[in-house]
Amino acid sequence: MAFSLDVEVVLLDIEGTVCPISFVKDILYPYSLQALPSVLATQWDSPSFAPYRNNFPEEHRTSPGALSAHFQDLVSHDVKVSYLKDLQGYLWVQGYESGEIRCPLFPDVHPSFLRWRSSGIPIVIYSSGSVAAQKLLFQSTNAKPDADLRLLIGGYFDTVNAGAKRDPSSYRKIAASRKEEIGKWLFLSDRIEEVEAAKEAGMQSLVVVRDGNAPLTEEEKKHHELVTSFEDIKIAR
Ligand SMILES: CSCCC(=O)C(=O)COP(=O)(O)O
Ligand SMILES: [Mg+2]
Repeated sequence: MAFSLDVEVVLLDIEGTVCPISFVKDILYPYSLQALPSVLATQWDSPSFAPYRNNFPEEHRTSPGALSAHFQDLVSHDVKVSYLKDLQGYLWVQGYESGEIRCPLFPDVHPSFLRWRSSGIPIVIYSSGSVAAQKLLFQSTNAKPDADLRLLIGGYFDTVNAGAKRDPSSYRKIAASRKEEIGKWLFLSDRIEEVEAAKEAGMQSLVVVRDGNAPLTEEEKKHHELVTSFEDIKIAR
C-alpha cells in the first residue's frame, strides 16, 4: 500500500526497520559476546572500559566473571537495557573499524534517505542501541558509492537521551528537540508497542513489515497501517 503523508520529519527505528533483525541477532550480538572476554582480561581497570563496567548494577560487576555471566544472560534474552547497549557499542567499534561488520540496509533505505533529504525532510534515528552504536552502524553500511550515511542524519536518540521506546513521553521529548510540531513527525518501526506509543504522543506512525520480523496478528494488521518499503511513502509538503 502507498502512503501520501503530510510530514516534516522522519523518525526511524533501526532493527527490523532499516536493517534485518538477523543482522543484529546473528552478527552484532555474537560479535559482542566473542569480543568481551579479551576486553575483560585486558581492560578491566582501564579508563576507557571503566565507565561501561561502572554502568552495570553493583552485584554484576564484582568481577570479570560476574559481568560476563550477566552480559551473556542479557544478550541471550535480548534485554535492551542501556548499560548493556552502551557496552555493546564499545565492543562493536573494533568490528566496524576493521571492516568485519557492515550494516546490510534494506534496498529501499538509502534511496529513500536521498529522496527525503533532497525534499528537505530531516531524518532522525531512535533505537534501543546506544547513540554511539547507531553512529557506527550508519557509518559502515552497504550503501554505494558512499557507505557512510551520517551526513544524511539529523539526530540520534536512544533510551538514555529520550527514554523507553514504549513510553509516549519519549516521543514528546524527541519532538521537542526540533521546531516542527509533533503531528508533522512520522515514526517508522517494526514494533507495534512503539508505534502505539508514538501515536499516543501525537506523531504519525506506520508499522514496518520486513522479512524476518515478528509476525503480526490479524488484529494488529487490522488496527495499524503497514508498509513494506520506504519507497511506498510519498511525503507531500
Ligand atoms: C544501533 S545498535 C544495533 C541494534 C541494537 O542493538 C538494537 O537493540 C536495536 O533495537 P531497535 O530499537 O533499533 O529495534
Ligand atoms: Mg526495531
